[in-house]
Amino acid sequence: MPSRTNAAFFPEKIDPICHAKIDYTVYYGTFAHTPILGELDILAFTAIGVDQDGTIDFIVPKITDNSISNLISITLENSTCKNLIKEDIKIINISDDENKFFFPGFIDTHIHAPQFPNNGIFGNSTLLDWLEVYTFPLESSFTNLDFASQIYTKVIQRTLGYGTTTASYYATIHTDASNLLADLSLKLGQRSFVGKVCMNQNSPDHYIETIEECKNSTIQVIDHIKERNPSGDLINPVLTPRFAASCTDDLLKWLGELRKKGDYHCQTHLSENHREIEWITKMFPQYQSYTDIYLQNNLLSSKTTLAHCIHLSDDEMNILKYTKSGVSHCPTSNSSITSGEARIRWLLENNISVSLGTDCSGGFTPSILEVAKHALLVSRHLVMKTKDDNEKLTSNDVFYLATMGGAKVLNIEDKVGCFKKGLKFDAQLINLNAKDSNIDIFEFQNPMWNTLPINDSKKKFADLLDKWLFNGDNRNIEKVYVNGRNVISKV
Ligand SMILES: O=c1[nH]c(=O)c2nc[nH]c2[nH]1
Ligand SMILES: [Zn+2]
Repeated sequence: MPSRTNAAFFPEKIDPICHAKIDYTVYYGTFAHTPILGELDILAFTAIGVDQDGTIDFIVPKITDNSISNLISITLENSTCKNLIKEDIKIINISDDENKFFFPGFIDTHIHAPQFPNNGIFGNSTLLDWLEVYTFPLESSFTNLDFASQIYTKVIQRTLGYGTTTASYYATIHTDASNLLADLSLKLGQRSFVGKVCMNQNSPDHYIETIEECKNSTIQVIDHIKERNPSGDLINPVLTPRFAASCTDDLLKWLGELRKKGDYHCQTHLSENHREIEWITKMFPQYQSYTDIYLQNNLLSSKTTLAHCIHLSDDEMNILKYTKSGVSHCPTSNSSITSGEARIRWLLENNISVSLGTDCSGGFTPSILEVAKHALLVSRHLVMKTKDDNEKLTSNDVFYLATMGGAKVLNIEDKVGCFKKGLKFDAQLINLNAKDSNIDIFEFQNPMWNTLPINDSKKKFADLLDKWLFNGDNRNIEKVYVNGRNVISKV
């Protein structure tokens, strides 16, 4: 198949869904979110006003009169939009169905977009042979933009369909395909960080770049993303040294200087597999530890995401703590390619921000809901080894990691992660009783909002959220919103 030229893929004018004009919209019904680790907050009988920029303008709970006229009066009383008139207000009322609720969009802080076709294909491999056998051959084919377009479109549509409103993507070493991933994300309306991968050593001949090529291509992708979305309200660049082993010391140093100069986001892998750690520490003997390589090269900051962090020493954990670097926990991947169990409670108790990553295709699922379930299960495997019950993650812990934790790790908690005035409305409308849903809810399990005391209803609803975590999937997602725009609609 001939490879298309850039021009065919990068039309001058992209018309992103997320910049489309929207009405001032009031959503009324039940909202659930976890603004604080381990704490589920249920907002029942609540109206959330979202302005024409997609920003949450007000939140008013406990409204029992849900007539349109009352919701409009409440909106006019509470809105901060000066010239709002009742004719401009759109109401979306989901309260007639007690199995429907809004939840913040999921945040996937670590996903390799080009590896998507390999989801589920990993055999018995572990990290280093997995890279050679499965990963590098596939990633190297992203010189072909038709191929890239097909796969990247699918990745974005699929992850949005699973409720991922923000994704931090690894692309490949290729400039054009990385630019294309950013363009498609903008076009299809997913908030994203797009990283052109840097690798100038320990890589196969067919998939390696020189330091000069890497520098040029890194700058070109950053410039492209900034040009496409100057405000950064949807897509942003992220510096992406693949992992220490794939970058020479001088490349790491250059990337660190660039990061400091431009205050850029950065993402890489850290401490995933014992053989990897041994190899890398031997390769870089001048550093104290694997983590120290990134520290000394200025790659760590509150805008850095480190995937895995499974086998860290206390000293390495302290480096993350003091640099405020965040962790992307990838339990599905860590189980699949047998990397180990990350000590998430230990990281959290040391005030390190932790989030979730699908790490496709080390991980096989594009669903953060499924990864959240795996995070909970892996924490129990850890308990079986350590006998320390404190390591257990609860469902409310993993809901937090899937949303607010992701926002903190990506340093966008002033934009998304929960429902709060001033944040963007990035949300999923969940229907536990959707057609073909895998969740069975019996009559006695309904929250009965209109008949039971509110706290009893909330308890029942919290149980339903657990059922959603363990038995739900994309069939339960009716709509997905990013920046207040409806980007996925299944009904
Ligand atoms: O999970 C991982 N996926 C990768 O693609 C990779 N490359 C280096 N280290 C890695 N770990
Ligand atoms: Zn990874």
